[in-house]
Amino acid sequence: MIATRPFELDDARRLVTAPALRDSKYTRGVTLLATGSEEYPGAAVLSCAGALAGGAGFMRYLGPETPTSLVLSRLPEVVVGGGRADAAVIGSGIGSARDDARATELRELVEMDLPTVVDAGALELIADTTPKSCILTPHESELDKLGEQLGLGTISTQKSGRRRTRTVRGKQARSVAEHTGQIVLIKGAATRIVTPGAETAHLIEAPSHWAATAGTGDVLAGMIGAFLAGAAARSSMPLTNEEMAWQASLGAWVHAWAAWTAARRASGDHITAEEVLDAMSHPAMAAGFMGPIRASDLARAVPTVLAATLAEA
Ligand SMILES: NC(=O)C1=CN([C@@H]2O[C@H](COP(=O)(O)OP(=O)(O)OC[C@H]3O[C@@H](n4cnc5c(N)ncnc54)[C@H](O)[C@@H]3O)[C@@H](O)[C@H]2O)[C@@H](O)CC1
Ligand SMILES: Nc1ncnc2c1ncn2[C@@H]1O[C@H](COP(=O)(O)OP(=O)(O)O)[C@@H](O)[C@H]1O
Repeated sequence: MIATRPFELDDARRLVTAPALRDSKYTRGVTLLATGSEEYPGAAVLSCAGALAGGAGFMRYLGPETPTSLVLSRLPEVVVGGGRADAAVIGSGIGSARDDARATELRELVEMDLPTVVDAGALELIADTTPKSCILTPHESELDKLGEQLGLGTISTQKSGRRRTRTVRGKQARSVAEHTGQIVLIKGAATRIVTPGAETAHLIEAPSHWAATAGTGDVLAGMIGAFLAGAAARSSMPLTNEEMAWQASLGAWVHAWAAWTAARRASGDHITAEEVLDAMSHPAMAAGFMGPIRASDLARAVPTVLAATLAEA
């Protein structure tokens, strides 16, 4: 079993920042998103919505025609085209990055000293590039595929119990992190963030399971990108692996509570930031009527979670 440390409200309070008097859209961080495709244009909107909800100062979107016009029509705050950035998000809504028209840019981003969230179809670039400053965000099936591509083998969890499966996944994420030298965030009801060289992984146990719906991973990738861009823009030095892992963990924690908040709202209740703070302070008691959510509901609930976190920071 790999050692884990739960990520908690106090950790989030230490990391979440509000804009200050001298801030501008640029000092709050520029996030570049190369996500979505003709096949999955919706994922472009969801990843941009995640970045916006996370408080991105400035967002650039790089992609083909259909997702570009969808992003512009849904989120006019996003600026179209590449350019200077403090962090990037690549791969969400891309089937295969190798076959994508952006393949060269995507490879460059993976190998650049720029904090980059590598999701979905971009994970296949890891085995044949020299990745640098990346946070890999696979779900279980993508972690299996990545392990196989890296020659680390696959694992069969078909006959394993839940706890055993978690242990095996943790070990598998650890071996990918050590092999690649990159941070691995393995998604699920329990999300773990494994940093190469660090003994302890961060653990986020979701307070509800309503996030298990299509597109929520795209929202997560965009939000972590915005958090990374903010942290990088605030720092005079390149972010360390440890600092990047904290931002990834913050993203997973905010995401899990945003799903909870959105599911509570689905009951018809108006949930205030104060009530969200109450639930986050006593997670074991977080209950109430809940109902199904869409990924975009989750993104819309993110600012409330951030406001609740900032309340007593
Ligand atoms: N609205 C959109 O445009 C959406 C686009 N999406 C994009 O669709 C592409 C394909 O995503 P998939 O994740 O379905 O593709 P995969 O090709 O990774 O999934 C293939 C198989 O993996 C297994 N699997 C999928 N999710 C899993 C999970 N969370 N845990 C364990 N096993 C799992 C299932 O058996 C599935 O049939 C990605 O680029 C993704 O970003 C999805 O995010 C859904 C929403
Ligand atoms: N049972 C669950 N309970 C809580 N959260 C879950 C559960 N299943 C999935 N999630 C979360 O939902 C998101 C799903 O992401 P992903 O699998 O990439 O889906 P998609 O590709 O459709 O966006 C992740 O953040 C994951 O942690």
